[in-house]
Amino acid sequence: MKYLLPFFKKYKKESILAPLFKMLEAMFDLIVPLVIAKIINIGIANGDRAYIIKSFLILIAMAVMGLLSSFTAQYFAAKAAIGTSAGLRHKLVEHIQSLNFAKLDEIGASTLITRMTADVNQVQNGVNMFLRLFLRSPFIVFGAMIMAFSINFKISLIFAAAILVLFVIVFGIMFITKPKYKIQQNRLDTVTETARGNLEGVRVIRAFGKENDETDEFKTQNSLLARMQITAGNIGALMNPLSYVTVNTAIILILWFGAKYVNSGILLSGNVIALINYLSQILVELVKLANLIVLLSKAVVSCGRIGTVLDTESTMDYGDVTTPDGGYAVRFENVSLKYHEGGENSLTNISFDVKNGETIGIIGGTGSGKTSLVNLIARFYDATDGKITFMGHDIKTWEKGALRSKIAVVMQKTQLFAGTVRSNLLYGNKNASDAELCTALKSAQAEEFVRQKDGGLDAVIEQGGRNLSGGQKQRLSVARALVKNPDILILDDSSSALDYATDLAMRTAIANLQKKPTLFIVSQRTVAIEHADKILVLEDGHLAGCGTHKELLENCGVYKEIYKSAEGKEDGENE
Ligand SMILES: Nc1ncnc2c1ncn2[C@@H]1O[C@H](COP(=O)(O)OP(=O)(O)OP(=O)(O)O)[C@@H](O)[C@H]1O
Repeated sequence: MKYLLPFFKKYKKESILAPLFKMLEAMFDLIVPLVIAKIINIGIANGDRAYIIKSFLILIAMAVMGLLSSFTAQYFAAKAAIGTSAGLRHKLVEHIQSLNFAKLDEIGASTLITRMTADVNQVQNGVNMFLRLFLRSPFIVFGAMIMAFSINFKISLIFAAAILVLFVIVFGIMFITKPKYKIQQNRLDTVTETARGNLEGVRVIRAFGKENDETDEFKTQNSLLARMQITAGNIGALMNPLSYVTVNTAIILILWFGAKYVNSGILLSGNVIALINYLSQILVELVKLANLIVLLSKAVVSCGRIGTVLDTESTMDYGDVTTPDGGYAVRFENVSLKYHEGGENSLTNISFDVKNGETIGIIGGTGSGKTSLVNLIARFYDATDGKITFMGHDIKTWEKGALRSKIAVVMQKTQLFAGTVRSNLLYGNKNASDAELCTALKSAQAEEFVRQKDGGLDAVIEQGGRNLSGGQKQRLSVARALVKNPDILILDDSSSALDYATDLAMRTAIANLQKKPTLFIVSQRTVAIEHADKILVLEDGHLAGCGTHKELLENCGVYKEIYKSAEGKEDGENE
C-alpha cells in the first residue's frame, strides 16, 4: 500500500470527484421508488393523468442526470486507476532495472512479468471499483434502509433481518475465498514460467520430439491453477443463489405483511412497491459491495506481491570513483564466488592480474567457471571472498555508470532487441555516427551481411534477433560492443558460431583498433586464444594454470589436454 499511495495521491481531484458523482447518481436512485410510490398512491389511485405524466417526466429527468453522473464518475475513476497503475508499473520497471543479477536470479523473470502485468492490472481494477463503489454502495444500503424505516417501521424489521443475513453470506464467502486468490496468483506464476520455457525452447522441444512431455507438464501446472480457480469460483458462485433466496424470502414476507397492512389501511399499496424496490436496490448494492471487497482483497494481495519486489533491495552498493588510477586494468586477489548461500563455490581462490591493453584468454571445460569469472569483472555479481581491483580501484568503489561505460560485454547468449541494425548498434553509444557504426561492423566482420540486408543499417531486426543466423547475431553483438569504444572488452564465447577464418579476421581487426581495449576472450578452443598475452585455465572453478600458450603447453596438464583434444578433433575432421 505504501507504494500505491504516492501515485494515487497524484489523482486527488479525480479520487474526490469520482465517488461524489457516484453519490449523486445514488441519490437519484433512492428517490425513484418514492416517485413510483406516489404515481401509484396518487396518480393511479385518483386517475390523475396529468400527475402521472408529470411524475413520468421527473423520472426521465432523473434517469438522464443519473446517467450523466455515472459517466462522469466512471471517467474520473478510470483516469485515477489507469494513472495510478501506470505509475506503479513504471516504478516496478525502474526498480527491477536497479536490482543486481543475484537478486534477479532469486526472484525469477516469470514472477516479475506476472507482477508487472496481472498484478498491476488487478490493482488498477481494484482502484477503479473502489472509487466507484466505496461511497455509493454503503450510501444506497443505509439510504434505502432509512427510507424503508420512514415508510413503515415494522416491515422494515424484515429489511434489517434480510440485510444481516446478506452481510453474513457476503462476508463469509469473501473470508473463505481470499486466501485462495493468493494461491491462485502463485500458481499463475508457475504456469507463466512453464509457458515461457516452452515458448523459448520450442525448437529444442520439437527437435527432441518432446512436445507431448512438455504439453503434459503444462497441463499439470495448468490444471493445478484451474483447480484452485474452480474451488474459489465454486465458493464465490454460492453468493448469488444464497443472497437471492434471502431477498426473495424477504420480498414474500414484505408482500405478506404489506398486503395485510394495505387491507387494514395502515399502508398504501405504492409504499409496498417502494419497499420491494428498496430491498432490490439493497441486494444489488450488497452484491456489488461483495464483488468490490473480493476485488479489493485481490488487489491487496497483488499490492503485496508488487511490494515484495519493490522491497527487494539490490545487494550491490556502488562508490563514487569515476576515473582510473593507473596500475592494473584488472586484478583478482584470492577471489571466490558462490551464487547461493549454502551452495558450492563456482570460483575458488582465483588470483591474476592484467595490464592495460593486454589480451587475456580464458579457457576451461564446460561449467569450469569462465562466464562466472568475466561476470565478476563486469560486476554482474560480487565476489563472495577476495578482492577485485578495476583500473586501480576496488571494483566496489566505482560509480555504477562510470564502471559500465568502461566495459563492454558480448554475452555467450546473444541478445538483440526488436528494431533495426542501427537501433541495436546505438545501444552501445547513442551518439555514434553512421561512419562509426560502419567501422564497428567492419571490425566485427558484419559489414557485408548488413550491406546485403534490405535497408542496410535500417534493416529490421526481430525480437531476440530471430531473423538472423547464430553467427550474424554474434557478429552484430560484437559490433554493438565495439561502438561503445570500451576500455575493457569481454567476448564470452562470442565467436562459437563463426568459422575459423572469420573469427581470426575479427580478432585481428580488434587487435588493430586505434584504441585497443584490454581484451578478455572466453573460448573453448585453444586456437582462439593461443596468441593472447596471458591465458587463464580454469578447472572446476580453480585456476589450473596461467601463462602464455607456450608456457602452458610446457607446464599445465589441463591446457595440454584441451589443446590435444582440439588437435585430435581437427585431425579427425581433416581425415
Ligand atoms: N546464475 C547462476 N546461479 C547459480 N549457479 C550458477 C549461475 N551461473 C553459473 N552457475 C554455476 O557456476 C558454475 C560455473 O558456471 P559458468 O557458467 O561460469 O561456467 P562456464 O565455464 O562458463 O561454462 P560453459 O563453458 O558451459 O559456458 C556451474 O556449476 C554453474 O552451474
